[in-house]
Amino acid sequence: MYQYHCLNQISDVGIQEFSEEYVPVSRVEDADAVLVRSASMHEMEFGGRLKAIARAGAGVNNIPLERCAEEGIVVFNTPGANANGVKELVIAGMLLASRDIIGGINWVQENEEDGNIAKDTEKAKKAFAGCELDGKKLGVIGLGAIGVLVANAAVSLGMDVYGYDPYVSVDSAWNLNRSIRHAKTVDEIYKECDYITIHVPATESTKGMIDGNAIGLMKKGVVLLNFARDVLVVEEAVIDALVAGKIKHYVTDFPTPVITGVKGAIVIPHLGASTEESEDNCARMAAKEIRSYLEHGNIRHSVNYPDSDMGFKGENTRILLLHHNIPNMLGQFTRILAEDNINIADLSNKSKGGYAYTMIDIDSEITQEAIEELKAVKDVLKVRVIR
Ligand SMILES: NC(=O)C1=CN([C@@H]2O[C@H](COP(=O)(O)OP(=O)(O)OC[C@H]3O[C@@H](n4cnc5c(N)ncnc54)[C@H](O)[C@@H]3O)[C@@H](O)[C@H]2O)C=CC1
Ligand SMILES: O=C(O)CCC(=O)C(=O)O
Repeated sequence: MYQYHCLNQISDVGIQEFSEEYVPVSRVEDADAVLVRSASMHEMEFGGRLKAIARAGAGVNNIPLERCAEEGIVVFNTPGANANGVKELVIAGMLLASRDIIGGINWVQENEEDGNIAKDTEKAKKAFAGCELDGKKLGVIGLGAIGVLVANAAVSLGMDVYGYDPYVSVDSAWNLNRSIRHAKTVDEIYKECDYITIHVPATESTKGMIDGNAIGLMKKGVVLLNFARDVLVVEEAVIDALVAGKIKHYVTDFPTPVITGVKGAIVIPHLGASTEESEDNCARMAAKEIRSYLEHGNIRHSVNYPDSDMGFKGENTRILLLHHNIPNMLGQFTRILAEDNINIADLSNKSKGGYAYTMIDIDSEITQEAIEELKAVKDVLKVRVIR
């Protein structure tokens, strides 16, 4: 039996991926796996049972990745599974910033009792006129799953699109529309574009990247869109720029006490991935990742351990070791197994940064003493045996 805990509401489509061997539990401490969306896990204690956390979404800044790695907990996310949902809302955000759709709808609601509303509309509407996206320059910072979709959709809308991503993956590069201009520096985006949208993860190096200096380089009347994370933008600098008319609108998916209610800020309550399709895709992918790891030891889409796949666990016993990425770990494992007269049928050893993952298939049983010896090896963080 495997036990899982959901820290947020997770789509039933994902939960249905679990077989009858999986039971929900109400406490994280009792879980083998946790499914989470945006709930913050930084202050949580995990206990010794937890083996995997699956973030049903992309951003993992709500999870203490390093602490999890040190505790031998593999953290997964679901890359790309909600990208289309976010892309569509970014396009909506650009439209809301270009034409005063919100002001216009509010006017209609305020005048709902007006028996002459059809006639009065024709007089009032000039207050809500705007501009079109066609022909405007859009800068996309971060060309991952979401950035690529936004950039390509904007091309279809007739926009002149610039993309900036110094770490762009080969897949993303292949998927980009050929007409998208390659910005070699982020400053080029700031200086050239009428609309700027950011799609980078929140990390120590990206936090506060849109600050007063960056805004200083932007065109007067620029529209800034943030569907990535609030901390990427220095909100006080944005407010100054909104007041000065330097930024026309700041469209953000992240309400904070600082930005909410500010004139010119269009604040959406984190709805980017809140579509049936995105929620189902993320939940399904997260549940599959957990099953594959718990039942077979395979890791796919982890953000703190290397991906590693030895296929379905067959008749053999599978030993899984999560450890620091340092020399002579394999030597110690194979010595312990050899001393127990165990034959290795298959082996994989993968690393990612400071952490490594070794999977060993053996064609006999392993004694509890040998397991304890493997656990006692310095720099081993967790040992699992799947029989
Ligand atoms: N509003 C919402 O509901 C959602 C928000 N997000 C946020 O959007 C972010 C991006 O999501 P995805 O596109 O799915 O992630 P992704 O991992 O596919 O793409 C991120 C891209 O940013 C690039 N990048 C990293 N640092 C950069 C820098 N300094 N300058 C330029 N590019 C840089 C990477 O090379 C990568 O191509 C997530 O980390 C998350 O914070 C994601 C999904 C839903
Ligand atoms: O689960 C959600 O609604 C949040 C999505 C998100 O921000 C992400 O995937 O990074």
